Amino acid sequence: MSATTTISTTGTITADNVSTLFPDVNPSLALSVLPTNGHASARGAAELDGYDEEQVRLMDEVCIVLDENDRPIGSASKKTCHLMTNIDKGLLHRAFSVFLFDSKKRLLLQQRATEKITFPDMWTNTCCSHPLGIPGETGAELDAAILGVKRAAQRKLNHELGIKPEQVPLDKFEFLTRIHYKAPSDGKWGEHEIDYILFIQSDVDVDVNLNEVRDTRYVTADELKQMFEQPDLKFTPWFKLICHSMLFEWWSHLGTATLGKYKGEKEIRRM
Ligand SMILES: C=C(C)CCOP(=O)(O)OP(=O)(O)O
Ligand SMILES: [Mg+2]
Repeated sequence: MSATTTISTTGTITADNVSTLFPDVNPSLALSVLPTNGHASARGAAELDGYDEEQVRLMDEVCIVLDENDRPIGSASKKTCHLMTNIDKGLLHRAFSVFLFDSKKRLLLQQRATEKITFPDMWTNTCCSHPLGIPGETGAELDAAILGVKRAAQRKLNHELGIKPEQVPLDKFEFLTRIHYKAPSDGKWGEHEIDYILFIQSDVDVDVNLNEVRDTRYVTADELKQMFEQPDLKFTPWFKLICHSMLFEWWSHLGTATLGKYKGEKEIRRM
């Protein structure tokens, strides 16, 4: 099942109680890619038995734990942040979603690799991931946070799709808005994120990392709408949310000054 669920913003998780509620959360932003808080690595953890070795290794990445207003209140491993047992108790982290268009205004889609632990084999936007607890990616105020996710986006476009950073310079990314959503993947794993939406228009050379990405495809808006009609294709819940709300409107303004009215939204959209 991959439907999204309604967000409740109860305001109960704060910097003061986060590590009491979640022993695996470090109440400071550890500037490290090593496992947080002295806890064991994801490697060898029973929950990750049977998954792809490289994807298990990446579960040790350090995500930024947030309160519901997108203020960083700690850090925790990617594994901790994506376990539904923690998500069901309100654990929330920061993420980004890149929509990369070529000069013909076609959107680059990816189909996630079968090896992915969450949402395998689903079609989605160009690239998604998380800014990490590493220097340059952990901004607290909105402007610094936006710069942090742009750096993370450049890093992951290279990791997942082999796109060279020079082809996606930081100043070409446009920040549109943030969406707060929650979605189970398969019962054990899921997402609960504040997701920064980034647009970029650039002609790039793609050289996919097959451990991350199974397939790619450039589509026009009409072609994407046709893909949604195909019953055999599955799409990630966040991509469906964005497509069914703002994507086609934003896309219609791509490359024109009128996109400006959608950029830099301060309010977090709860979806
Ligand atoms: C869902 C969003 C927006 C972020 C998670 O993306 P991924 O599941 O692709 O994260 P990585 O494995 O690439 O870090
Ligand atoms: Mg990804």
